[in-house]
Amino acid sequence: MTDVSNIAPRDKAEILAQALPYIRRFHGKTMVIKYGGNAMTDPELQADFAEDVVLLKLVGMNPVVVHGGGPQIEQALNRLGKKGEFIQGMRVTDAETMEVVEWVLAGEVQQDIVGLINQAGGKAVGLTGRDGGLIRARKLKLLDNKDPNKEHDVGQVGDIVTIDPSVVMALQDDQFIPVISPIGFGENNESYNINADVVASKLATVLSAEKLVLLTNTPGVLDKNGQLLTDLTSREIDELFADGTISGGMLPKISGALDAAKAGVNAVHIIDGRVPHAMLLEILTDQAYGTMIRSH
Ligand SMILES: Nc1ncnc2c1ncn2[C@@H]1O[C@H](COP(=O)(O)OP(=O)(O)O)[C@@H](O)[C@H]1O
Ligand SMILES: CC(=O)N[C@@H](CCC(=O)OP(=O)(O)O)C(=O)O
Repeated sequence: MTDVSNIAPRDKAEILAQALPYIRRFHGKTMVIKYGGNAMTDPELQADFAEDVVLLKLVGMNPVVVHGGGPQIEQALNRLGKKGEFIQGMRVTDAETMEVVEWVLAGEVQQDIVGLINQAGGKAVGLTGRDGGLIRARKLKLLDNKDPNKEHDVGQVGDIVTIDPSVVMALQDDQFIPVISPIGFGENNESYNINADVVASKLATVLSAEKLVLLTNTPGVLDKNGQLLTDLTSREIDELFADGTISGGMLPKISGALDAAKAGVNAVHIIDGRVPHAMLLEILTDQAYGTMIRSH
């Protein structure tokens, strides 16, 4: 926990009082939070994140966590002498990689987050897309972003067919905090590896969430000169895609964020998860952080 003993009592009181309108406005509302693999490598930040989630729950909001784990999967693959390959931000997933993905995401990362939230005084429950029939998927047909006649075979990467949120709703109504691994299941019960940003975005839409907050390892979306873009419209996003300013993991993040904004999620933000308590600052203060994605 960060030391705040040197902040004047008056300033502390002011900050706390500022949160009141937000607590009132967001009472009972669902907040989908994507906790990115790159933003969760520091133990102190992890503990701060868990505290923030618990605080949101205790003041009456419904936080739903979707976690990533790209760097953690990469480490596990390296230990097996394998190296990850990505096409348009999607990990090429052969059968062996799928096993590693399931084991790292559902077995390690998810359970670490559940443990931290519980330690901070919350009641977290870990789920994969298999639990309660949450995420049905099929093999993703990934079209080349320059030549639409070309298709990439990315193996067991999933395209979401449906999300049945009933298990998430039952848990959140019952004081639990769902922590979801981005793994889907297909018609023959096969597993699919799904980008966590895509799952978070779709889930936010299906749950009619008030906010979707994507925590990552950059200050937000950056322009060609590395300057933060605080606000992005659909047209501006098209331009950034076209001129190659957006690449790698930022591609599915922005596409998903834009889909969620267009589908009616009130506020969609990409923020810097390396800033302590970034999520609380975003939700409970009037300061703007990172990049806000607009629907038009
Ligand atoms: N225009 C851009 N602005 C910011 N980051 C970008 C941009 N284009 C590509 N990126 C890359 O996207 C990364 C974030 O995506 P990703 O690695 O998938 O993070 P996470 O694990 O948080 O989902 C950044 O670290 C950066 O390397
Ligand atoms: C298909 C695909 O790329 N799946 C991702 C799932 C984890 C993820 O999305 O993690 P981050 O949010 O940390 O990037 C992967 O295998 O890395």
